[in-house]
Amino acid sequence: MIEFKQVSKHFPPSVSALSDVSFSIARGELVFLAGPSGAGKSTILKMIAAMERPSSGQVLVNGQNIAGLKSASLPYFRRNLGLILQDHALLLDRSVLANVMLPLMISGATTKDALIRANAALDRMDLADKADSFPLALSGGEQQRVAIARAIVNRPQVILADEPTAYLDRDNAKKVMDALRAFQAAGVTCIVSSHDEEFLGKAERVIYLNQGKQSQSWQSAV
Ligand SMILES: Nc1ncnc2c1ncn2[C@@H]1O[C@H](COP(=O)(O)OP(=O)(O)OP(=O)(O)O)[C@@H](O)[C@H]1O
Repeated sequence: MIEFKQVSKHFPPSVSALSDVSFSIARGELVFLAGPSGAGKSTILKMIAAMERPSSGQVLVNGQNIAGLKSASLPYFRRNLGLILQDHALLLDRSVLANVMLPLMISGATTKDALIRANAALDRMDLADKADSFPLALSGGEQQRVAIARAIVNRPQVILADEPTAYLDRDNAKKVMDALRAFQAAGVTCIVSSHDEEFLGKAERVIYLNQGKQSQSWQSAV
C-alpha cells in the first residue's frame, strides 16, 4: 500500500512541485499519473522511491513513513522497488545480460543464480537473442525493454515507471505496456507516468496533476 497524505514539495527558491496531494494505491493496482510537463509526476515517483522527501505531509509505503528512513536502510527499502526512470542509464560498456544481472549481483546473488534470473527476465521481455549485445547496438525500444528487464529481475513488489513509452513506436510501446499489465496481473503494484492518450484511455485508474495539484482522479467502475 502506498499512501500520500497532504503531500507538498517545494524546491528552493520558489518552485511548488506538489501541493497538498493525497491518494492511496493498493497492492496490485496499475495506476497512471498524467498531466502536462512539470505537473509533478516524476516528483511523485521519486518520493515513493525515497529519492525526494516531502516538504510537508507524509508518504507511507507499506505503512512506513519514508521520511523516517535512514540513508543506511535505503538500499534495503529499494530492493522491493523496480525503477524505470526516464534516462535508462544502461552501462554502455557492459553487455545487455551484464546490465540485467547487476541488481542481483549488488544484492548478493550468486553468479549462477543471477545468470538464470537475468536470462529469464530478458526472455520475458522478448530479448533473449540480445543478451550478448551492447546497449548502443539496440534500438530505443529494445533499450527500454532492457531497462524493464533490469527493473523486474529482483522480483519487486512495486514498479515505478516514468514515461516508459516515451519516444517508442506503437509496437514497442504496446510491448512495454503489455509487460506492465502482466506484472500487475501477477500482483505487482505498478505506478506509471504517461502522456500516452491511448493507454490513459484504457486505464483502470488515472491520477491527473496540473502544476503540482491533483486536478482530477479517475477510476473505472470495474
Ligand atoms: N531537483 C529539482 N530542483 C528544482 N526544481 C525541480 C526539481 N525537480 C523537479 N523540479 C520542478 O518541479 C516541477 C515538477 O517537476 P516533475 O519533474 O515532477 O514534473 P513532470 O510532471 O514529471 O514533468 P515531465 O512530464 O516533463 O517529466 C517542475 O516545475 C520542475 O521544474
